[in-house]
Amino acid sequence: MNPTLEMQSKSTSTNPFLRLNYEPAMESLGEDYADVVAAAQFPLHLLRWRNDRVLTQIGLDPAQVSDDDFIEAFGHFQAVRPFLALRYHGYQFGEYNPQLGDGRGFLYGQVRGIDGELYDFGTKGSGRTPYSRTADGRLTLKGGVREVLASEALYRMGVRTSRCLSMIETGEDLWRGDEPSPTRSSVMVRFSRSHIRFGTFERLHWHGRADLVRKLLDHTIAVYYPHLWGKESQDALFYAELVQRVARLVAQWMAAGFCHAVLNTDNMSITGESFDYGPYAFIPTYDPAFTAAYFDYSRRYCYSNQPAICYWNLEMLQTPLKLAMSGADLTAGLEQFKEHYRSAYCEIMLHRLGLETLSVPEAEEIITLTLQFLAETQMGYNDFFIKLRQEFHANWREDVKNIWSQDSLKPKDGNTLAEPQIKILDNWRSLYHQFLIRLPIEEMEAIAQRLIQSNPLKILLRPEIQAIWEPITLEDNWQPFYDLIEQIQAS
Ligand SMILES: Nc1ncnc2c1ncn2[C@@H]1O[C@H](COP(=O)(O)OP(=O)(O)OP(=O)(O)O)[C@@H](O)[C@H]1O
Ligand SMILES: [Mg+2]
Repeated sequence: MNPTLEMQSKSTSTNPFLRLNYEPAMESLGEDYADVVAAAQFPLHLLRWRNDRVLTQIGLDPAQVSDDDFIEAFGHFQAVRPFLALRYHGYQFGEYNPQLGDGRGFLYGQVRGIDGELYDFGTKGSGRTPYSRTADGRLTLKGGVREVLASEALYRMGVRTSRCLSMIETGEDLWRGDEPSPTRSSVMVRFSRSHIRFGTFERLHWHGRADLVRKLLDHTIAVYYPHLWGKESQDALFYAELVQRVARLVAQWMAAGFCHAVLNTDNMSITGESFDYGPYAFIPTYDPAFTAAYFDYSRRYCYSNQPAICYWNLEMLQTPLKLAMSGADLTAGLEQFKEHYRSAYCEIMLHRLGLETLSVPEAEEIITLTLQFLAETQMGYNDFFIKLRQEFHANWREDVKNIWSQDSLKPKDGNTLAEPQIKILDNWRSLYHQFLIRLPIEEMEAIAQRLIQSNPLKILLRPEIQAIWEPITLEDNWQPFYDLIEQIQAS
């Protein structure tokens, strides 16, 4: 790949971002997967968010990185490597779309984390590319704010997710159908375990390039599944592990009460990581039909459809992979999805209930009762787990009557519980008590700790986002935004 951009010489810069050891992993694949692009020039650069926690993950000391360093690298886009707009297609709402690709972003560079994994710095809102079609290549400020918040909230909840490294306001007026316009602009840098999407493979199948599928598959396994590299059945093992990772990811969303909203195959990472937070929402109450995107008329991506959609996406991925590997291995890999999902979901939900080491049927019994109660009462989905965290006491083990104080659990309307709801709760209580008495008293502290770990006190519901967005739009006051992130991370 012949970079035409002028690069900053690493040795002359004092900017830590320009001195990182960028690995040309994607570049090394050659010219068939990406286009070299230039970044837009913006009229303004205001650093609105820097993620110091991500800095430490790549071995940088936040104290040694100035705001100007962020702006130089991720606002003015001082280059170290060529910027690559990655090519991809994808199934969007079930329809194949061959007109996709990074239309408002590019791969800035790839760096090794201190954990030994390779991470992407991928931009969003950095200008037009050959894949922008008629759109402006930009990201709204609200879009940037929402993605920062989603990724921090999911990260705190233990979801395998990308994070935002930086978000810079860029001073342009944007026009959008779903925001009062003109609306403010931003550019974001995402820190993720690869931007290779299911749709990256789908595009190669569309062009009939079995050779390029093979090459990308080798790359994916060597870089992102290195423990499988060189094994005789590495392709089969790779797909089986991807299925397992995706099943676990969707179980994490479901347990967290997260509705991604746009599970197109171009938004599915080949590393089984969650990313691209557009019209997402956390469910306010337990409602299987909850749909986050207003334009999702058929409710294709509603909360409870997410496991089936992830399965379908994995199935669609078989088409390009079949150009390089055995169809029987793909079928066998996907067959494990349901079982992986079931056990991951049980494990994570049990943790949210403070428990561990129950058999899957036992776990399902208490989880079913929990969901029944939440469906019947429509109390806040995450509020239930927060209340459990706050109320759990070692004396619950002594007597079933100690479990839940009198009116700690209220239905959505604030009234006291109705007869059928009390009945479900009583069943829940006695089952929970049965589990507790099986455990030694010392285990009660471990339960309390699990409840703290799995049930953060701050949940990112839509009113929370609205509440920080108003001060930003009305008086350019960013303090509530920073406070909210602080609360998310600390709770
Ligand atoms: N404002 C825009 N300008 C140019 N292209 C856009 C714009 N918004 C979306 N696109 C393109 O439309 C397609 C679908 O967009 P989608 O919102 O899923 O991705 P994205 O949010 O831009 O990027 P990512 O998936 O990395 O988060 C992508 O090809 C994307 O690049
Ligand atoms: Mg996307």
